[in-house]
Amino acid sequence: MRAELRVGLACLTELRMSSGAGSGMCLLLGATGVGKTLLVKRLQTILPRWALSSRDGKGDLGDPPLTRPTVGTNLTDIVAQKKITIRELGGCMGPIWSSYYGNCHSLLFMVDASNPTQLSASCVQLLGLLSAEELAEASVLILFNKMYVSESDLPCYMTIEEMKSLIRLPDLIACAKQNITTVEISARKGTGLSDVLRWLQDTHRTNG
Ligand SMILES: Nc1nc2c(ncn2[C@@H]2O[C@H](COP(=O)(O)OP(=O)(O)OP(=O)(O)O)[C@@H](O)[C@H]2O)c(=O)[nH]1
Ligand SMILES: [Mg+2]
Repeated sequence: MRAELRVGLACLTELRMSSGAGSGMCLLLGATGVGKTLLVKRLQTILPRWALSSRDGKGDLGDPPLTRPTVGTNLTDIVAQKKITIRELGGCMGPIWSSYYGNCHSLLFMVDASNPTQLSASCVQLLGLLSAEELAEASVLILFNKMYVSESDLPCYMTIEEMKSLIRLPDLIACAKQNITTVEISARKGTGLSDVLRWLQDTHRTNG
């Protein structure tokens, strides 16, 4: 095995071990390009003012920073009363998402609300997650991202109600073992991000 590859694998293993126990672990999953990396960057930006002021985190966020497709995993610590470690797994890692289910207290599952053609694939992914034994105890927040909130975000071709009904979300919520909440956000514009932080804080208050 090449030396660089060995070092890379060793670092990965160390990261996986050090980030599990003792911290609230939150998995952030969703298809490629739905906006997971941008969400994490935005949460980091609004966190200081959200924590200091009225917990609304509003304000102009400016142009979104550039993101690249995540090939692998990104770990980010968010301190909202407790330390919460958000682990984003790239959409292209879908076939091995399940190796990261252990130690997970909460799950953020993101859907691109502006891309109806991806909806059925996202629904299949969500069903797989909800039926995974290791995630049975996790609280789940489904994020409908890229919601059309102003001229500057993308138009959504379906209403949120149509999307929820297409993936039979009410039935999923009724049958799932997990506690499931939904939120509409725009990582680009910043709408709904304070709701995400509030959910993370409440969900990790008692565990992790
Ligand atoms: N209009 C709009 N674009 C967004 C929004 N959120 C993310 N994007 C854009 O969508 C593209 C993909 O975003 P990423 O955050 O890299 O997507 P990802 O889910 O991390 O993708 P993978 O890492 O490949 O799984 C980028 O160009 C983002 O700027 C949003 O709320 N509105
Ligand atoms: Mg990413």
